[in-house]
Amino acid sequence: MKDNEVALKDGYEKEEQDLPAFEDLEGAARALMRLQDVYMLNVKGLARGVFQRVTGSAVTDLYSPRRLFSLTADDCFQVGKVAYDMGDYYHAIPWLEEAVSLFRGSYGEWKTEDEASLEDALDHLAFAYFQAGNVSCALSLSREFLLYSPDNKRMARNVLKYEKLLAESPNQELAEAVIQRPNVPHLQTRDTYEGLCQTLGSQPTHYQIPSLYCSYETNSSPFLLLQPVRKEVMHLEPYVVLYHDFVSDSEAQKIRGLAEPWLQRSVVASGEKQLPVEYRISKSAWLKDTVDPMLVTLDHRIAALTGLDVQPPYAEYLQVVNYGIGGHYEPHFDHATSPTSPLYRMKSGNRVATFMIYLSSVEAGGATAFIYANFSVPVVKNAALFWWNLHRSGEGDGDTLHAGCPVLVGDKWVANKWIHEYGQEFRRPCSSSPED
Ligand SMILES: O=C(O)CCC(=O)C(=O)O
Ligand SMILES: [Fe+2]
Repeated sequence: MKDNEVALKDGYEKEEQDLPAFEDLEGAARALMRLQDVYMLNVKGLARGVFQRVTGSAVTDLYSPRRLFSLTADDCFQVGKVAYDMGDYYHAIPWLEEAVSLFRGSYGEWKTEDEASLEDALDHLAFAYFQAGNVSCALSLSREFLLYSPDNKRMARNVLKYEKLLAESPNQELAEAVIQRPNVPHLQTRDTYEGLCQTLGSQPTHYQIPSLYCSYETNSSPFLLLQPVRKEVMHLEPYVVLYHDFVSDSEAQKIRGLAEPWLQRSVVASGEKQLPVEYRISKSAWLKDTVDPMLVTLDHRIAALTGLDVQPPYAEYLQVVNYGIGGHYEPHFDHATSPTSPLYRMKSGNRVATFMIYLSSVEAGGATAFIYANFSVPVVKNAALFWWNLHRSGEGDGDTLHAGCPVLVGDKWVANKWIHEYGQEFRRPCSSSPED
């Protein structure tokens, strides 16, 4: 190779590490399909940057952007292709339909960044329809393909095959393909979860249930006497409260800044290991108190408000989490449900409580949903959400199943302080009653 070629190759290889790889394309495609499913979005709208929930004939605007950002035909093709390659024709069909429709509209124009063409989109869509049992759609798309590439023998054979199939069983002509959403067994919890993500605020209001009230909380702590925290009781069993303005804008910004250089793909406990999984998509970092004195102040504030000991090893370091568009955390428990969980490595028992601070607002989506308790909390910037994960007996409270809904628009940041059982013996006395 000539010197300049070697230099070009070396330069490219250096740059390549920072360029999106296939994993990034696949992740982005999955994120769009997740948003489509959880928020019941119509693909045509989504591709135009419009976020509309479609149920039957009713259309609801979930978010109205000030500027529209549209996906190109090639973008839609790439999303559809990710689904197609997984054998997921449920998602492949609407995305490839959109790709075909956009490619048809701009036929003859050639964009240098396009990898695919109308022919590619027709080819994939025809096969996806065939796989889904809709032979007549497969046939008409294949015929359209042949108009552009009349010499394609494979497609000519497909056309003959589809014609034969339709002649043998003409009922196919009317067959409406009803394909099930893949990879998700139909679960009541999923319906509830998605419903809670879509219709924030559908829970009873404080006016309807008097035991859900707002107050100024000092918890009899001298720290809070002069500056009580506004507390909003969200739910009683499990007990979930929201503390408004728990941090200031500048504190939230500072915590995000401290964590940013250390962010990595989030993992979850799986047996004795920690693994990245599809059901938790975010980046996170652990911040020790020694990183900045402000974190010590924050611990004091959490201790004053909850009355709990949050010094290590009675609580974990602060976990800062960042969700991008489509980022989420599907229904889970914060406490360990298996005795081999890595959580027990701290030798301070299970996670008795969660103290989660919202370090940002989010433009749409991203609520925290409590599935069995059937309510969701919107992202309230600077507020902190607190709940007990364990009963006083030490048993896990199965009603705390909760989730972080996918972010539809914007960037969501939270910080978790997980407080453990040990060290709290005189602060939250135990009880043998399973209800407490
Ligand atoms: O992001 C949320 O709203 C919930 C996060 C959560 O449950 C967790 O990090 O364990
Ligand atoms: Fe959680």
